Amino acid sequence: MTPQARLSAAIEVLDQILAGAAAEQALTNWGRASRFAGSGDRAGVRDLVFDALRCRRSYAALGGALSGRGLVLGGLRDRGLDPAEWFTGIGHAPSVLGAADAGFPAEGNVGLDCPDWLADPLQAALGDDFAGVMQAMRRRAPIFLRVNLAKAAVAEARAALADEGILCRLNSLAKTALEVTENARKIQNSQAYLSGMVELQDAASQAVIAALPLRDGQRVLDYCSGGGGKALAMAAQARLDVDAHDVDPRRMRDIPARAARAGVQIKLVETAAIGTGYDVILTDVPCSGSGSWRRDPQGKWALTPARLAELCAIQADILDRAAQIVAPTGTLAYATCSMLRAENEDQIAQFLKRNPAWHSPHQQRFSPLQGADGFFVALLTRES
Ligand SMILES: C[S@@+](CC[C@H](N)C(=O)[O-])C[C@H]1O[C@@H](n2cnc3c(N)ncnc32)[C@H](O)[C@@H]1O
Repeated sequence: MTPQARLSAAIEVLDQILAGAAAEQALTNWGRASRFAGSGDRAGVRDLVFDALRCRRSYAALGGALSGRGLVLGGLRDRGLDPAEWFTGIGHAPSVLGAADAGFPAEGNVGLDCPDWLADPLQAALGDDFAGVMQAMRRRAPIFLRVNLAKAAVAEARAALADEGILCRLNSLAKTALEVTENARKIQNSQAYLSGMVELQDAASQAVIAALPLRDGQRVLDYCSGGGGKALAMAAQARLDVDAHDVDPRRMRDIPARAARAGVQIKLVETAAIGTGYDVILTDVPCSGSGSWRRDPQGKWALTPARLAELCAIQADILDRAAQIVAPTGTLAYATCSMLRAENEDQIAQFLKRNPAWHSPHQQRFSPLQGADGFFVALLTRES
């Protein structure tokens, strides 16, 4: 495909997304219908689509319309390229520009790709970092690996990856974290990955696990385990008895294969079978995902005040339930990939108000300006 034809494909996919399709599904549909597209074309179209979703508001302004065409046009203008050289109408290129394609400057919240209703709460949470963080969220997220210490030391894993052409650098957020600097697309077929030496995991997620007081012999529960990324990281941290639970058990279906690959054991437990007396419970709760908008840019535009309020209520309910099943001397850990105070500090303050016997000895924010996703972790223990 020519670069111009990739732009046309991105326009088509973006139009489907704007009509309500999920980004991954729209890309899959396009891929199935476009057998002529090679892997480089697919990756190129995907990048164009995700770049446009991250910068939806500013690109729509610069391109003159919230449409596939407007977004792709705005993206070219944002990069300082002359769209007339791309929108030529020749071959599979988008049709030539007309009066309707004139754009507007992208300023203020528009230029930061921030929904207006979220600007105040984000400003309150991020202070002087607000503009810098919002600019960072307009760009692609780096790719991080977690070295599985149950299988290899960090230097050994890094060398094995380099032998397969995948170059990485250390990351200060977690001692197990490697940031991939070259050939990220080779990871999932690499021996280092297939043998369980490394897993894909954001560095801030790894830092959250490093903040937990995990010690050999403990019983731990990953209460909102999803696909088990954090349960796997916990299991590699010490000799633990790890249980994984999720309100939707289908989300846990990959855990047995991932655990086998990693050489660790994780027991899946249904809600009715959850025990009590856990030494550590991690509640990696459902949240706005505002710290990971780079990876899931549709989430930024889909979030509403009503959905945020609903998420906060679910988070409070999960905390209250998990608090019932922690051992008296155990630790309840609360984590979100959110940057909003309502889901972080305020949620913990409200828990402590409802449960005066508890206190929070440690709370930590991870900023996207540190390179990885925005994250928050709080530890909760009973007053002794
Ligand atoms: C942020 S995701 C977890 C990600 C996962 N810990 C990881 O590291 O890959 C939140 C998970 O919480 C689950 N969840 C939602 N409501 C829940 C509830 N009331 N109890 C337990 N899990 C819940 C969701 O199904 C979702 O899988």
